Amino acid sequence: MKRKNVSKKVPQKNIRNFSIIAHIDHGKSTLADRIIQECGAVSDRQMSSQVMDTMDIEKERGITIKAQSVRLDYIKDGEHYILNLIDTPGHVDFSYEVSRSLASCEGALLIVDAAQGVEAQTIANVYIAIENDLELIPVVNKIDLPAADPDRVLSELEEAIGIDATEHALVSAKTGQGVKELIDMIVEKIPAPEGDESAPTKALIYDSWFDNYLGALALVRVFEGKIEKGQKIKIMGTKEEHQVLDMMYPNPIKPIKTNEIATGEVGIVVTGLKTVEALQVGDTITDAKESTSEAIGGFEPAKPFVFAGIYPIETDKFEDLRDALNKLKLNDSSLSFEPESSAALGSGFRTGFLGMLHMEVVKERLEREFNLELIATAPTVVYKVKKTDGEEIEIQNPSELPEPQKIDTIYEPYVKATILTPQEYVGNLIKLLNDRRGIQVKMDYLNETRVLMEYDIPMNEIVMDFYDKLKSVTKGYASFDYEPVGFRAGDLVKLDIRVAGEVVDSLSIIVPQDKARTRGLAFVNQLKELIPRQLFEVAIQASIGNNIIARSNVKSMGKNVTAKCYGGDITRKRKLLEKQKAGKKRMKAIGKVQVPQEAFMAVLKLDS
Ligand SMILES: Nc1nc2c(ncn2[C@@H]2O[C@H](COP(=O)(O)OP(=O)(O)OP(=O)(O)O)[C@@H](O)[C@H]2O)c(=O)[nH]1
Repeated sequence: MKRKNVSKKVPQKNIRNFSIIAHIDHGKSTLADRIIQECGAVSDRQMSSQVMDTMDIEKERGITIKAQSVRLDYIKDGEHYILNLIDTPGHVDFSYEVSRSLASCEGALLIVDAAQGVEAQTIANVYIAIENDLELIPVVNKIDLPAADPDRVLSELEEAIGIDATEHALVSAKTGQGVKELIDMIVEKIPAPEGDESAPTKALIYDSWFDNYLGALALVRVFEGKIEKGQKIKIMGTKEEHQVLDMMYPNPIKPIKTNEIATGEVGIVVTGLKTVEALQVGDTITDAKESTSEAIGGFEPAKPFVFAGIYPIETDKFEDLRDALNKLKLNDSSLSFEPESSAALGSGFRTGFLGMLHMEVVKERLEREFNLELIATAPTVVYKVKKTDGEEIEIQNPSELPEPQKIDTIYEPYVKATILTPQEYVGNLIKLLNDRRGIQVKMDYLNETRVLMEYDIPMNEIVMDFYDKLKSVTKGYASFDYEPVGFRAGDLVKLDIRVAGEVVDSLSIIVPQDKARTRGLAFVNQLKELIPRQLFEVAIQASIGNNIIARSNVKSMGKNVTAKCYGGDITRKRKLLEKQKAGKKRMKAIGKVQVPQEAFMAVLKLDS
């Protein structure tokens, strides 16, 4: 019944653009599904669980990587409304995309789990929503749970964030309780878009992706004027001009074609371009002839924060790796890569990522979708170096660091970390944060049992297994989020690792001067465990310049591994050889020494 209204135009005053913001697992996808269902955009049969998450990897990991949106029809008191539910990525790596999605809305549902209460990501997202002047509707979800305590959650919202939670919704996305009332509240409370319909086109690209049939697509929110089929548009950041081949409204089942996207609306623009690079998130679309005077603020081209070397295990797969990276780049303008060669690992690519999760996802896709076997070096942040001759350079690979005597100052990126924890773990957390060079900015009790901590901390300390450590010292109860806050000077040195006397360039790391010795020792001890015994003794050393600061040995194996089978059982012998072969798969020969993939990541597991 309700479906027949789909894609019908409504006046601007009947449009509502909103997002859902929540800490991970507080029920964002489940609630989105419920709202979609309540609006009748999908039948129960079509309602596969979580229609909003599309990519396989997302489903497996249960996270939303690419923002999706849906346009829904809703009738209230005989009036036809269009609700555009704008999905936001749920991970800090994608915080810029979150900010652009929120910039496309007038309001947001702030979901908090009724049993768990406010968490770190809730707070971080609310700050972005407030910066974008959004009308927030506090929504306490999972009220069906026996442990639900909505009053406590509402008072935490007022305490932690200082928002007025008097008007709020209590829902269960699982049972559907309260969802209809919530949709009515969206219509009543969230303002309609305001924008001059007769002004020149002004639209924000808040997501873009590549479709094999249609080419590059941009998901846009029109702020002024309209976009029409056939229109010649200009992308203000790149100044490129393109033609609009087609347009669609996003729909959970199948996009719906339209000839125009009007002021206040959200839609998909088809350009036929071969890559998404020209349609960067945050850029503004206007008319090629009659341009708007000012672009929508806040555009920042995607900027990688974390770099790692990615190398094929088989050296002849270098070109395959390049092709695969190029293919991923079609859909991911935040991915950057440049060829690099390492004495130890051969030819590969220095690859830039938005964060650790982005890196894992890219590596997994390269291996899974392109059948490549890869070695990745430990991730590193970007350093800025002021040299003694006054030149300033950026370092994306520790091995590029100039000699110590040529360095005036090294600057490293810091983040503001927000942590929410039950108070019994505060002691453990303070120790962990101090070990990681954190500087306390704030520590507030939200109530008798929970504490909000804010620290400035070098980003380098976070890419090193920080999240796992945080979870382990708080038995999984603390939540954590972060945002970059710029560069600060650090007392840092480059630590080199020598295997059998040779510096292995791809194992070099940058560490704080006063921790170089303990980290060096921990690193060589780890490597000693990871590098299998060879036919000869192998020395593993850590050094700063020519100064050896730690050393360990991998003892020689002396004899062939099959020798212990006493030549008796042939199948057993073969099995052992096969096992050995499989074990070798992920090895890289450094000189005469076989080094496994784990060694290149070992640095991530160093204590202190
Ligand atoms: N009991 C109960 N469980 C719920 C409710 N809403 C969601 N859940 C469950 O909570 C878990 C997390 O829900 P999701 O919708 O995946 O959470 P999310 O916030 O989208 O998570 P991410 O997409 O991973 O950020 C799932 O197991 C849901 O089934 C609810 O109202 N009641």
